[in-house]
Amino acid sequence: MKTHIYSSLELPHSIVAIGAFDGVHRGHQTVIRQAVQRGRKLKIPSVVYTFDPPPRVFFQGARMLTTVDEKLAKIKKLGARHAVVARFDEIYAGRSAYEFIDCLAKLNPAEIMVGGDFRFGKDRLGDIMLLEKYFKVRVTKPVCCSEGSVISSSRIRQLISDGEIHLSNSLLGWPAGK
Ligand SMILES: Cc1cc2nc3c(=O)[nH]c(=O)nc-3n(C[C@H](O)[C@H](O)[C@H](O)COP(=O)(O)O)c2cc1C
Ligand SMILES: Nc1ncnc2c1ncn2[C@@H]1O[C@H](COP(=O)(O)OP(=O)(O)OP(=O)(O)O)[C@@H](O)[C@H]1O
Repeated sequence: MKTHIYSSLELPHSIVAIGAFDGVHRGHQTVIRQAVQRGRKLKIPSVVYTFDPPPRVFFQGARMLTTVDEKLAKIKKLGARHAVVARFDEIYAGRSAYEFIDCLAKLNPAEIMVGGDFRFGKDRLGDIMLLEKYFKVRVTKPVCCSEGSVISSSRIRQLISDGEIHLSNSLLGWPAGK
């Protein structure tokens, strides 16, 4: 099924997964798949809400693992109905947590899927406890690699700069070139 891409979106109901999702690694895939599966079960459109560039790239100059087009192609493969790509710039980053909640409310989310460390809004002041005051939030358990440490885009960036390509690809969890 086609994934529709927007810079902003309003829906009568939705299941939303939120995150930078740089690399769309195995942890991200779990968060997004849960949204897609819940959406299919409840017959509600799934929405992946993401940012371009990833905030960590914008603020810290981190190496970007996937271009926005590569990220969207992966999100499409995971079966999301819609993707919202917010352009992450100085003005956007200055929006408060409450402004972001207003923006999410336009999607009328029945459920929101995030990982446990999700933060949002200016100076990262919004957290899951705040989000839960407004929406039903499902927190995905941390997805770990076989040695037991949590998979993250930062860890994959470090592995790539250390030349550990085999391990970084295994944490990304996509066949090479896909
Ligand atoms: C409206 C908005 C404003 C943000 N402002 C900041 C900020 O001032 N500083 C910062 O480090 N991150 C900021 N972020 C990025 C978040 O910390 C976080 O990276 C983003 O919500 C994606 O979550 P994730 O990193 O768990 O994928 C902002 C995010 C949003 C949605
Ligand atoms: N290993 C993981 N297991 C479960 N959820 C995860 C995992 N990694 C990230 N998430 C969740 O996926 C969403 C996107 O996360 P984000 O893009 O910040 O990933 P990250 O790998 O932690 O990135 P970075 O290392 O750059 O901070 C967030 O809701 C986050 O909490």
